Amino acid sequence: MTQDLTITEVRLTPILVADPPLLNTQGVHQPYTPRLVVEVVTAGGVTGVGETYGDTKYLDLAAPLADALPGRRVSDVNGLHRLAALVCGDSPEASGADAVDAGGLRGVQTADKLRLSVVSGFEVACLDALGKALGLPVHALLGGKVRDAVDYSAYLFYRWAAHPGGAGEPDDWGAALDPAGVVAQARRFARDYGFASFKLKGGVFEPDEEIAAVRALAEAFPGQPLRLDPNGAWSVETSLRVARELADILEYLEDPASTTAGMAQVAAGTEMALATNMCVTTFAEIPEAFAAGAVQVVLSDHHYWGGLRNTRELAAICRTFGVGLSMHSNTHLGISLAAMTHVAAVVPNLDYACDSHYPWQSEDVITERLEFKDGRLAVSDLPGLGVELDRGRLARLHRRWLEDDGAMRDRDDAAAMRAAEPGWTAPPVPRW
Ligand SMILES: O=C([O-])C(=O)C[C@H](O)[C@@H](O)C(=O)[O-]
Ligand SMILES: [Mg+2]
Repeated sequence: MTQDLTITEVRLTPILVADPPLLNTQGVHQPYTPRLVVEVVTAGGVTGVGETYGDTKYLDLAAPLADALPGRRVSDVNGLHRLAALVCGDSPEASGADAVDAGGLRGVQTADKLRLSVVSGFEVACLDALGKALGLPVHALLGGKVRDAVDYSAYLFYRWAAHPGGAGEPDDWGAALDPAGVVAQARRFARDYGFASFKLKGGVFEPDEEIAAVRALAEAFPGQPLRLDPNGAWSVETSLRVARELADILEYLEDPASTTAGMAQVAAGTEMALATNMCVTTFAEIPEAFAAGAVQVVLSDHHYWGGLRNTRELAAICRTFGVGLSMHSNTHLGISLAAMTHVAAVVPNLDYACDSHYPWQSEDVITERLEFKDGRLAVSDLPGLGVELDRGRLARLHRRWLEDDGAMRDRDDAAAMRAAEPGWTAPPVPRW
């Protein structure tokens, strides 16, 4: 092996990506959302790419890691985690205990979780470079794929036709603000991408309206898997009522209540499987939640959990405890979708179709967008992730970030909502 795997350069490129006016319980997506593209370059001349959150608090942690990494090898992924713990320090914004992320709806935010999200982008870039250097796909570096294609689910959102004042990039999806609008959106997802399971982002309207939307979906797509996710907006009582009303319809109910204790109370009163990407988003949160029987399905997310290898470890823990595994998504581009697909391909117990926001993203930084066929993505056997960075596209989205006055650089769905409803603040939990 003559390839020199030593990292000689790390490039960080913050970008702003167009995002439609998708509604959630905190507010609405901004016209543009921040992401960070990480590139690691080896002495052997190979470049690996990764992608993660791009808000200021993540950039603040990524910069010292990028400075410290040259001289290490892309194969030293354990060392990457140790290095990050040493050099990243705590983002000032992460130090407030129990702070809740303003846009990501990812539960309690800690310095540890922020650092792991940053490391995930670097880990993926290192694995991409290592795979390219060795001529192996990332899934082979993770032990080899156990499936040739990964199922994804349609991610339905209540939405407006356009951002207030026509901000951002227009699209032709139209508004979806009632059951008919949600079903029309789902039909388009089924027609254009072949998705066979559907998740509705809830917590936007009164629970009865969202129950009606899910019932309309069940009528339109009989027997197909459906999920509802209000991001912890409901009380235990409301959660139990919704679980009763949708008992025979939902595959699982995602984060009906907002804390482990609340989820445990809901779980004790229903047979419905409860899933989470809010109360179990890091290893330290597992023991309490599993002991309390608070969740029956964990939504993995390699950004949250610190990379692809940690996601595999999460899968092993879930398997051990008889807890199901699905996959969460936040706004992301093709680099992350490729990474999600590689890790999903190696986890035997990925029991559900994965979430992905990707169809909502009209822009990308790779040369060829990934294509869902029959609701699935083929697992790439090309070296590394199997995607190529498009430098022109990256430069354009970076220029947008440079020219932004700061309004879009930190995702804040409640602030975005104020463009339509001045005085709006993220509703207290439980909202209903
Ligand atoms: O499953 C989830 O909870 C999410 O995907 C969180 C996201 O932030 C989603 O709610 C969104 O993008 O509005
Ligand atoms: Mg969720």
